[in-house]
Amino acid sequence: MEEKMKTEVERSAMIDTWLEKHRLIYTGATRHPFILSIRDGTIDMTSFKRWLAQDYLFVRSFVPFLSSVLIKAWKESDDNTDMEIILGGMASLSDEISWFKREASKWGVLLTDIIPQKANQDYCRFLESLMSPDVEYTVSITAFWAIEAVYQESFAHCLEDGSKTPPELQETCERWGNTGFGEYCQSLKRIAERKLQKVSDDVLTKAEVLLLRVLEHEVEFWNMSSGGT
Ligand SMILES: Cc1ncc(CO)c(N)n1
Repeated sequence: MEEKMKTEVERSAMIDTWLEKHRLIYTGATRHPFILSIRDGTIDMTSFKRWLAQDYLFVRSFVPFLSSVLIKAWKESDDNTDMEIILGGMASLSDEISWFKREASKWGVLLTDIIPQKANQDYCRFLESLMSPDVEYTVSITAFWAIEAVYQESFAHCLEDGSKTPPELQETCERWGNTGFGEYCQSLKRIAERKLQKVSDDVLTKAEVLLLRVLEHEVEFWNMSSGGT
């Protein structure tokens, strides 16, 4: 009994514990030079258009990943509000795809001719590996939260007082930086935290490892957008 309680105490706020432990990579993903250049208004529009085109492809792969999380929630969750939160996320992806199309045409980016770059391919392949039924719901929802949280934290930073985000990029930043999206990320985090309290140590380690993978992929995605590789 005492052992079990101790474990549960140690496991409360698991995600915050991990974020502190992996602070450097988390900051690398949420305060990347690409984001800082939007925030200080020095962004090169070629980079922005590259990001826009590549992220459109990413979001298309994100849909099947999300549906795999939805299936896992339906099968494995002990709380039926999980499914509704995930379903809400799926519904907004439909809107997001329309937004990408409008934004691309505004910038003269042809979405039909985009070739996925290596970082994008690697990230999409990673998402596909998470779709396997062998990946536990807890692990999937933790990764899902991390994917959304990086964008939320990054773009919200571009909207803070004192930022010099160009007016034409304001809408992009608001897409992920708005408070509604922030609350949605908080809901995903609460689901993940609740599930993480109940899993075996093996699954817990797996969730931590995959959280780190997400952060690495996010950094690579920004690097690719910046034009490096
Ligand atoms: C690369 C990437 N990560 C996260 C999100 C958030 O949905 C996105 N659109 N693209």
